[in-house]
Amino acid sequence: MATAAEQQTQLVETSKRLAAFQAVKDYLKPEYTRIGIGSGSTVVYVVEAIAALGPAVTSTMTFYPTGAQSEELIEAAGLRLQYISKLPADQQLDVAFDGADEVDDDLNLIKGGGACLWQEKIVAASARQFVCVADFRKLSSRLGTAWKKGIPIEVLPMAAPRVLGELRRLGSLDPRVRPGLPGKAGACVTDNGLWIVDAPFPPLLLPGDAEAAAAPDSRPAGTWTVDELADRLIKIPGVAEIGLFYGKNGLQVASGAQKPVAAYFGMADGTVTVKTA
Ligand SMILES: O=C[C@H](O)[C@H](O)[C@H](O)COP(=O)(O)O
Repeated sequence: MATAAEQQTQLVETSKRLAAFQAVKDYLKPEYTRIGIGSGSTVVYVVEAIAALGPAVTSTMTFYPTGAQSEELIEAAGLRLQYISKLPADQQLDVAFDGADEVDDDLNLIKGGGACLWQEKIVAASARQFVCVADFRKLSSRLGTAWKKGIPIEVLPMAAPRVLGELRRLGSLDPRVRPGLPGKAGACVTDNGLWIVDAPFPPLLLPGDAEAAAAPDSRPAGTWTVDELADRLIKIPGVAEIGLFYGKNGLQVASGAQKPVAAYFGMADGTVTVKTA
């Protein structure tokens, strides 16, 4: 007899798989040749769904990873691997699939809960269409509502103390350098050899929110719209990239938009909810 915790885990995994298979069905066209594959536990099901299409569909496709985990996933599934560094500057991926830690009403994302965000952002911004795949726990109206661990920020280790100070000044509540795996001394090290700082903020406003009409300085400390905060964080010296995927529209164009054109959520009742830009 499964415990309640085991049943919840099973429900979440089933939901991720449902979302992944639906997203692949809707967005992976047989004529596509370049596909981005993101990181995390949900993307495992994306690769499963793609591999299930068989070589008749996938043999003409090349898959671009966002880090060591997705590189292994692509290879283990027998799919053709190529690096984003080999993508000519004047070309784009046809589509990129990736997970998220939280998705708001405007399809802004928090990513990096598994310490992957920089390469993910590059791959997402290299795609004509970026599709987010998640489970019901990630569906939220405002970022920072369900995901309380903070915004993941990839930093140069020598700059970490200064970055933490800047984050406190911006109103982050107890930002911290993420520790490594239990039993491993030291900080969590990313695929890029950098550290992750997790910076909790109050839920991030969207432009239409009443509080957003007031000037940032006149709001309670740490109360920002997604765009305002992202623009501040990325300018802190020592910050390499931030786990906010945001922007003013959902269209993936050569300008490097980061928001998905669609987000798929596997729901607890066995359905899939789709939010589009
Ligand atoms: O750092 C990890 C990535 O941003 C993941 O895509 C994100 O954390 C979601 O991961 P999961 O699908 O495991 O919840």
